[in-house]
Amino acid sequence: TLLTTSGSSYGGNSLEAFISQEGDLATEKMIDRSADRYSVNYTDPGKQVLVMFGTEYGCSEEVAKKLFDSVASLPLDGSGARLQPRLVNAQQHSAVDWSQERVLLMVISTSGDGVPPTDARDFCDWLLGTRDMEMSHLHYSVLALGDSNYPHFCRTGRSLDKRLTDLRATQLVPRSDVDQEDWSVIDSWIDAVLDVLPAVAIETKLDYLSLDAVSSDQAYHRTRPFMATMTVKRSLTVQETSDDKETIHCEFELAGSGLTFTAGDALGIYPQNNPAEVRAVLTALQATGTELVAAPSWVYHPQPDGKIPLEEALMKYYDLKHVNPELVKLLTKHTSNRKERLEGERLLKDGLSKNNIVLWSYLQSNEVADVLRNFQRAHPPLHLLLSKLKGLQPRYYSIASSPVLDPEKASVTAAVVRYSLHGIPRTGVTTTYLQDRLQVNQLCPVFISHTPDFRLPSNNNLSIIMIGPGTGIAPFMAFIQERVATGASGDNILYFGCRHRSKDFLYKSELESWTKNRSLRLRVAFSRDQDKKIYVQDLLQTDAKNIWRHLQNGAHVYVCGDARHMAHDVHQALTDICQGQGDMDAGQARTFLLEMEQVNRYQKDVWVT
Ligand SMILES: Cc1cc2nc3c(=O)[nH]c(=O)nc-3n(C[C@H](O)[C@H](O)[C@H](O)COP(=O)(O)O)c2cc1C
Repeated sequence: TLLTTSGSSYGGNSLEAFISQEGDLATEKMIDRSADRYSVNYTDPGKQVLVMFGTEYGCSEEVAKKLFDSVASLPLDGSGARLQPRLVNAQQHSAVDWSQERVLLMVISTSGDGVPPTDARDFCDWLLGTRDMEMSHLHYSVLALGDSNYPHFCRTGRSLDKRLTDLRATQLVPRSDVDQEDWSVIDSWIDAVLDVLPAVAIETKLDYLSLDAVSSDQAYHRTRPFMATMTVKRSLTVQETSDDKETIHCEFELAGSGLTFTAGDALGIYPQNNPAEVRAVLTALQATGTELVAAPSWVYHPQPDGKIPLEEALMKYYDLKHVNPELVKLLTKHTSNRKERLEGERLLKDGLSKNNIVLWSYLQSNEVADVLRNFQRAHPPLHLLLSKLKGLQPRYYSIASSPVLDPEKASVTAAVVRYSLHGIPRTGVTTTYLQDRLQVNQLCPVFISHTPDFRLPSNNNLSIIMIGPGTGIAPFMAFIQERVATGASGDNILYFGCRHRSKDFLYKSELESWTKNRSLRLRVAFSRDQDKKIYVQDLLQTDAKNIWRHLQNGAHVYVCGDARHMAHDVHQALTDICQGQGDMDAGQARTFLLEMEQVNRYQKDVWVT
């Protein structure tokens, strides 16, 4: 077996051997990982392998790049012809001539409420929907990324896998479902693929596809963000104690970007880390920050020329919050201190997978600087250490302004995250970047993330019921603005929730002025202003009769915010309303709401925090 990481093959026999195994071929041998090495056009004949990814947040792309590097460095016996992987975003699928492809390695996530990533929708529609298709010449395997906290776990990868089997393609290795970026599962799948790939009969041929031509897109998007000016920043909350919420409203200028959006879309923002947290990492590394390092493969355009100072790399490109288990393994291997080594061995005793509860609870209660401090006598080569850090991903915020009012302005609503860990004050990355570090009139890399499943009804006569406590209100600010601007005659009904009327009633004056001129029916649950806690779902129950009447008249229902508790409780309240008011049993209520979802009358923009 060729190991991409050692964790996947660790059986528990020799902990020492496991820890001392060299990991990731590509990173450890310092192969060039600059981003443009992935858009290859082959001038020599070779055995071609299509690595395709579909991503919303960038993780599938990172995995696909790792897979690409592993396939590219796979030694083949005999013939001498190497494997030539090509990396294609599912967005560019129409450039692919499927009759010419022999091996497809697909890495794809599931997004929204169980739908494909936006850029991969076309591809999924094409593959799942095209009739009279046949893929019996194709060998394939699917790696499905997802999160089991969502009801439709890995749905996209699962349905593509099934479809490819139905199309008579041959499965190289079984699909793996990855829960929350569990790299031990990812690496096991890559190992399994690499194990079988050399034996697959792939004929050697010359390239037919010019990827440069396909990727010459100059528009701004996730990997080529637009540098937007932050024009406005204001607080939406009153803080009297440190327990009180701190929520801000920020506006970004999109003029000159060519970016367009629709109410319901999100703004992707690339943050920078907190300099104090970067300094903590540098101190733990005994580094000055001026050391020159290669930019990682996932940097967005424009990419730096050559090497960059370590401090800049840590500030812009590495996630200093979430610890990769591989980092613990590397530090254990390189420490010169017995106590640290024993502690590392204790953590790694049951391997790197999520089943190793001792390791995962350690990872969840420590950030990168903490782990480096715990292993201060470990000094692995810097490039190796950086290869074990995760990439800093952009964060997505529902746009809180309508393009009908101003197409060149995108507003966002952000709840600022501050907490303490091991007695040290910490900050949420993007929200404190916006609040503490990015000043008005400064530039910030942004792009639009389209969410076609969260849209106003095209018929302006229909009523809309919006349920969005906390920052879940953001897209509804855009919805209401737009409905008012376009003179929609249907009712706009908003269920908002916060703790206190006097402290965190977000957009109070805007909401109250709409209410005054009868553009909005506002219902607010102040959870902590009275002894008994009241939430949006309680107000829905109180208004059952009215809600049912609107549902009967074709109203659209929107839910935005916390997926785990709020969206679940709201769904239960709606189910109860159907049963209580519509005289349905539980099964009928379920079917009724499912049918509403299917015809896009019940839409959710929810996330797990
Ligand atoms: C808003 C949101 C919605 C999501 N919906 C689902 C879902 O319905 N099913 C699922 O399995 N995972 C879901 N996920 C988890 C992602 O699939 C997971 O984080 C994955 O690693 C992202 O990969 P990507 O960065 O390549 O898009 C969701 C994540 C977010 C942020």
